[in-house]
Amino acid sequence: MRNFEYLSGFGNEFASEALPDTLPKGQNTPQKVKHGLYAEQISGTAFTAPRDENKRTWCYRIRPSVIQGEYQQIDNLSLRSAPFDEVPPSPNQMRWGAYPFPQQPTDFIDGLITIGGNGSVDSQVGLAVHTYVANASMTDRFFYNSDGDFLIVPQQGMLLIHTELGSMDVSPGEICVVPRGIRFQVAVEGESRGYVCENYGQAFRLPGLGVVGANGLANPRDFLTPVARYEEREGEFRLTNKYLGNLWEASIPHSPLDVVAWHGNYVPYKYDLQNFQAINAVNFDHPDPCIFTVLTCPSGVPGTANIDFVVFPSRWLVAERTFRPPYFHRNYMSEFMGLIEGVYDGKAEGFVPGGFSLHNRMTPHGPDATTFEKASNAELKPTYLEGTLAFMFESFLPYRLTKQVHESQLRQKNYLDCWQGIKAIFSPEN
Ligand SMILES: O=C(O)Cc1cc(O)ccc1O
Ligand SMILES: [Fe+2]
Repeated sequence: MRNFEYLSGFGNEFASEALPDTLPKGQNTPQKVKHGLYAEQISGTAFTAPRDENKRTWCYRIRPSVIQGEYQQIDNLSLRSAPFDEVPPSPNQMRWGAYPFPQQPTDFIDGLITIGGNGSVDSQVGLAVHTYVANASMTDRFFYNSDGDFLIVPQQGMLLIHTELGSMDVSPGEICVVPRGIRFQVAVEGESRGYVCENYGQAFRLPGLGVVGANGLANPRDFLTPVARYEEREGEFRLTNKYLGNLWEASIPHSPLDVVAWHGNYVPYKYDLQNFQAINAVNFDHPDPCIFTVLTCPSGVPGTANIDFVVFPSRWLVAERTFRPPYFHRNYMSEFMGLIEGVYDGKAEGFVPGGFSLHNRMTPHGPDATTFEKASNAELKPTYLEGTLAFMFESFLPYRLTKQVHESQLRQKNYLDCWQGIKAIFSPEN
């Protein structure tokens, strides 16, 4: 089941065939497609989007997607969407422990718990952040999202993500993106937890590198897109759709993962965060966290992201005469953070793998008292930050929480205490 084949590259025009010579030559819609397949286009942008932005994929499938029952609305369970108006938006610094695994069999979709978000699904701006806790595979159920792309960040347990365009194995330390509209199914191997950033806005892309040059950070060749892989399976299956904030379900008498060949640039992909080439200060001072941007998605305001996906990987710290952990700050951008493994260099304790924190626009935060004390007095020899992987979903819009997560017992009510021991050490004489 593991180690599927992949095509390498970010944003490429790919072509993939599970049966050789299936794709039509020199055209997309021949009168008859080889092997009796049906041609179907999935567009991820307006037809008239500029060429750089334009995304679509041509699928050659056993049945066209229209063969399905009528959608009926189903329970949203713990899934919520923008606008987030269940509780008043809070400027407080907040942090939570990790959600526990469910007692009952729960698949990836039922296991989604929305933490919060911003913007609007209708206007296609902003994002939602979810955590998932799952212990059961989707077998007779398929899902697609009309509202946004899913950026999935596993924290525990490998996910097998079977999409219309092929299958991906995504382990903790890797991430994947399933664009809106692409149908998929998630299989788990036991208790699985992680984070999902649902991007309502424009597609994720690699950040510009400017003076860094042609290479560095996340390199395009390390992004992997699955190859075509189909199943011909009939049965009584469910097709779940997230549509303008609600879940709907239709019966479907066959597996929609029946694409024998496809070509295009509207594709799922995965990326191993180990391949991220961190660039950092090698003389002095702590650079701003944007040096760790893996993927970004623009808001329309120049240089101001709807979402920046940023990782803080294992790395050497070598800066001299420098307070090395994150500085104290109040930011324009709002910061949701999660931890995949280890300890984050800004927080000595309390920020746990699977947990998350939120610091909204202009809310002060930074190193806790223990970290400040330690790092202010540390010997500044080269130090390797080992076994750590934190990340941030940074957004130009502040995050609004869901009621469930705002009121959760997992919220650390004493989070602010981590800074209260910071003493005034001012002395006009020194
Ligand atoms: O820990 C944080 O708050 C994230 C963060 C990290 C950093 O290195 C600098 C600024 C910043 O917001
Ligand atoms: Fe911050």
